[in-house]
Amino acid sequence: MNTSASPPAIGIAAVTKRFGDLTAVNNVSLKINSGEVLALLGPNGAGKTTLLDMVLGFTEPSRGSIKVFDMPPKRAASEGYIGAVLQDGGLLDDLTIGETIKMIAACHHQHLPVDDVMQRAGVTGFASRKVKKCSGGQKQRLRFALALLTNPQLLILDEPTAGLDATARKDFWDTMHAEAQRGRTIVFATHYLREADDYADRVVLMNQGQIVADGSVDDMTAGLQRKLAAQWISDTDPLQWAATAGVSRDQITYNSELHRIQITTPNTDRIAERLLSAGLIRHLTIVQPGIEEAFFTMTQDSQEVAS
Ligand SMILES: Nc1ncnc2c1ncn2[C@@H]1O[C@H](COP(=O)(O)OP(=O)(O)OP(=O)(O)O)[C@@H](O)[C@H]1O
Repeated sequence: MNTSASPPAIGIAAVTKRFGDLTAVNNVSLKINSGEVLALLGPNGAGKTTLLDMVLGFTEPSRGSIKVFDMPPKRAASEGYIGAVLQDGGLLDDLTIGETIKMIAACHHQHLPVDDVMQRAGVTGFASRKVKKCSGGQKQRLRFALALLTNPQLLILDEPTAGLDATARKDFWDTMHAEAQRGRTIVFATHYLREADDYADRVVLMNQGQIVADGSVDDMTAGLQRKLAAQWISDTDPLQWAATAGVSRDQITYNSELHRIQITTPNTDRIAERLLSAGLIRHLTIVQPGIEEAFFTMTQDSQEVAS
């Protein structure tokens, strides 16, 4: 029994994973504490699934080490410390939801009461429905129920809401939020940046196999400049005006058909005041950059490679 401070839920030390010549995860170190809700973001091919597969013990690092609650991942998984909701985890079509949960429960020495799990995952109302007749959201809830069976301290979710509609996504996250409040550690990979913003305490952004940002959404957006957008209502050329106002060409874009300007600047208030007092614009909005801007700024190199 460990009597010192509890070990991190996940300790990843200098981990590299190669597939032949391709380095999918490149020298990643990351400590995730118990009780954290962490979102793993990154463009396609960034290495998120490869990293999570190693945490789950499905594959081994080429270099470096991973511990889950101070244990090798395979042991932590076999002892019921980890529950996983994977996007395409196989389900048996001809079983009902209830039969599936009972069958998997029978494979574990110890598990939570099946009725309790069904209620927490929100599947009680359609427990007698065959899997093949379930919607995508209902199947994801079933996968979530299976992940909860061993009462795991760590939940790993790889794109758990991919393909679900907005209502099903919200329902899923409401349920997950309740689990986070029970003190479970939750690590999820997602392409829905709003989910990271809404549900994670900490965001880790991967790009080309490496971690390029790690912190809260506020940390990530703090250094980004605000944007001012407005309709240009004057005969003056906006680009000429910009030169006289100290706004450089790469800070301003002008759509001459829609008469819309957009200016990215640290001095939005001062520039807005000048534009308004000179009667040059109307319909002014000032946009605080959010997680989308942080994502695109920090992964720009791979977006350019991809495009
Ligand atoms: N089993 C494998 N064999 C060879 N290459 C692989 C294998 N698994 C992943 N890769 C490659 O490793 C890189 C990282 O893939 P990974 O699936 O981890 O990215 P991801 O961030 O999860 O992407 P996505 O958002 O598209 O799911 C990609 O270039 C991928 O093609």
